[in-house]
Amino acid sequence: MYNKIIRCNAVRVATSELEALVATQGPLARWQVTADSKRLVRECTFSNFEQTWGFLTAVSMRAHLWGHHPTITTTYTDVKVELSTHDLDPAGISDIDVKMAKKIETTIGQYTTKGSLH
Ligand SMILES: C[C@H](O)[C@H](O)[C@H]1CNC2=NC(N)=NC(=O)C2=N1
Repeated sequence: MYNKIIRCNAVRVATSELEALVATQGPLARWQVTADSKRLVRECTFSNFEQTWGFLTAVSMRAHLWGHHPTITTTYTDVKVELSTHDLDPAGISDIDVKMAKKIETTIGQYTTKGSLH
């Protein structure tokens, strides 16, 4: 059994903190918060199919390890990642989503991209 090293009581992230995170100089500057504040979203295009699936495999392993699973949509080299915590009531963006988004952003940097779509 993998270690859910991250599973803990999810804490909702305040809107002001989210705004700082996705601001131009923020650690998640290339991420967006949906209008309903329920999801963190990142789009990216990789340089080829192999880089795309290297990234997706790395993210899937991290999600499995942490017990926190993004919604991922991909077409060829385009990838859209969405993070939300359904353990919150109502569902929304938690500290776990922020931690996972930062890890995903680092992972993107480990693969060659054609620049993010945002
Ligand atoms: C019991 C299980 O660990 C929880 O339901 C986890 C599973 N993976 C999850 N993934 C995401 N994205 N959000 C969650 O709230 C969540 N909860």
